[in-house]
Amino acid sequence: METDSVRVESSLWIGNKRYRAFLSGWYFSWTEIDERNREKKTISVPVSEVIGVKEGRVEIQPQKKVEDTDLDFTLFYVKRNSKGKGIRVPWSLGRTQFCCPSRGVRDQWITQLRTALKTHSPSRPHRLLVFINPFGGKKRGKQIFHSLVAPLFELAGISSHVVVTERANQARDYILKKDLTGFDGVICVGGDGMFSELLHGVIGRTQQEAGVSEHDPTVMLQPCDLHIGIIPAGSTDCVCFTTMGINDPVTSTLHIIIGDSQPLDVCSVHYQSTLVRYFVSMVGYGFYGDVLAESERHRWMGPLRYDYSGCMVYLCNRSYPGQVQYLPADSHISSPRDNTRCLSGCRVCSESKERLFPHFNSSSSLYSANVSQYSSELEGEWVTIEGRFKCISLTCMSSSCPRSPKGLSPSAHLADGTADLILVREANPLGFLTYLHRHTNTQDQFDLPFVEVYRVKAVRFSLPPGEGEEEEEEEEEEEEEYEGADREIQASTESVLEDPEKLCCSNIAGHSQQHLAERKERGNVAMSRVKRPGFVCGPCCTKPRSVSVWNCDGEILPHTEISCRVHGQLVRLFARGIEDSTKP
Ligand SMILES: CCCCCCCCCCCCC/C=C/[C@@H](O)[C@H](COP(=O)(O)O)NC(=O)CCCCC
Ligand SMILES: Nc1ncnc2c1ncn2[C@@H]1O[C@H](COP(=O)(O)OP(=O)(O)O)[C@@H](O)[C@H]1O
Ligand SMILES: [Ca+2]
Repeated sequence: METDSVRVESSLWIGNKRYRAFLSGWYFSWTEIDERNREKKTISVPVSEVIGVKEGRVEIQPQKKVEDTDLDFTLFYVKRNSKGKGIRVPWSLGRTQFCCPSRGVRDQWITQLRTALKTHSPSRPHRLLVFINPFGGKKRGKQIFHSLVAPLFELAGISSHVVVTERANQARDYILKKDLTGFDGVICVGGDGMFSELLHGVIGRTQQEAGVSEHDPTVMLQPCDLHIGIIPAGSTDCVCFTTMGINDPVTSTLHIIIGDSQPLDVCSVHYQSTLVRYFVSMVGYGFYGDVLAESERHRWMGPLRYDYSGCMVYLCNRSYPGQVQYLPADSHISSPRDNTRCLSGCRVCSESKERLFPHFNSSSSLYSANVSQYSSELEGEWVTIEGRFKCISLTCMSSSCPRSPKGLSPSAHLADGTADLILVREANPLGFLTYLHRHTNTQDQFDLPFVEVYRVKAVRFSLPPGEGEEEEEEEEEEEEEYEGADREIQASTESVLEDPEKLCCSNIAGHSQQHLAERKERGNVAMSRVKRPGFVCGPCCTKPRSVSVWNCDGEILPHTEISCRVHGQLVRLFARGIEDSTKP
């Protein structure tokens, strides 16, 4: 075996074929040598994509040694499958068993490969906190984790502390309150709702520790160091699909193991001077709000509830009046109609860092919070648009999912500090169907006369006078008036909780057991709002409605007149964006 500081080389055998193996710089390669000493095919694996090196001939599931000698070692690495459809192919675990000419050579290979792994892959996680939602999607979260994810973590030497959630918001509260010392990241096994819990936990905790107020929409939030990983086991799994290009638990696990790091824009939603929620994917009013409200009544259908509710809401053919104001982003940098796609290593996103963090001190890796407490990103002139809309959506990223592989805004960027505002004005049902259908094919959904799209940094929404939430301001005065109604609703809530079959729009429409329980927990004021005129309920209801609800990454917001602001690159995921498999 030859070794110097930059190169390790020796002959190795795979089965009965001889190979020349090299470890040089960032790559480990092996080239087949035929009987006449001619070089044949070479396989090359980046050291950063090596998952583990084990003594002997090791199988992965169950991880056991098969008959071997002390001349063998097994290399596990990321393997790109060629059978995938579309732009992204899934990753799987590659495994090659090598036989060495002597035990000494075998030990040297193992040592050199493990050292290279430490040197070239310093940001790998060692200890992870994992939250499993046992009820997400098709309720396969626990099985997915134990059969597909845990064996790979074990192989890579990652230890994990697993929490199977027993209630909504348990994961968020855990991250906000418990000691997280020693954890290199938090992982959710579930859908977009579960991801959102981790997002709120991680952002909230980071701001608490930095002493930053989350409620002030003008403040520069502290970027979060704790990485989030997503193992898809939900219904839409939009965040996973948009940041990976595929919903595949093994692919996600391998990205986590190798410590990939993808910055992500986050939008904060405020009502007056209070933070309501954060989102990364979509806040949608009108169609998307109505679909979510309707779908909550059909949770028992699993992921199919969205298809069913989508049809029902489409048939209702509603549109809503409102005023939208937005702060445009710099149109010289990018545009939602420039036909680009944000792929792994995206130039627009990487060039945005300097603009987003002008006070970032790269030598100390610190953000000087004192200097940049208020964001210069909110400078500029607001634009106002009024009208009736079928739907209004704001998305920080393309928001693609298996239902819509290009997403809500195909050219949106993951980490450029902007979001795309999509306004779909009142249209005839066929026109709106065309718009929706174009999400599922290659046609341009923005090339329709009733659709507008803007790249923005902030958005405000208000209702026409008379429909507004001025009623909400009077709420406290009216509270007494509603108390009677609240008692009535509370009684019906309790009966619904006992028997979900009773959940119908004439009771409290559009609210799952979980939402009902949460509302109950929050108190009567919020409950009374449910019965107000204008609240969206199921399509079986015949009352005309002029106010919809906001769907915020799969949660119904408790307010209508909201303002939103993009916080560029606020969190980091164990991901690398969508790999373009059409490139070699
Ligand atoms: C005629 C064909 C119509 C197809 C319409 C396709 C439009 C798809 C756009 C999808 C955007 C998805 C944005 C993400 C939303 C999720 O956060 C949210 C919650 O997901 P989960 O926690 O996994 O349940 N999902 C939705 O709100 C579903 C929207 C479905 C709209 C039809
Ligand atoms: N043990 C639990 N019981 C009830 N709800 C839960 C539990 N764990 C998480 N949740 C909540 O369930 C909601 C949906 O979960 P998610 O994993 O996104 O699945 P789906 O994609 O099917 O909606 C999330 O908003 C989350 O807060
Ligand atoms: Ca963005």
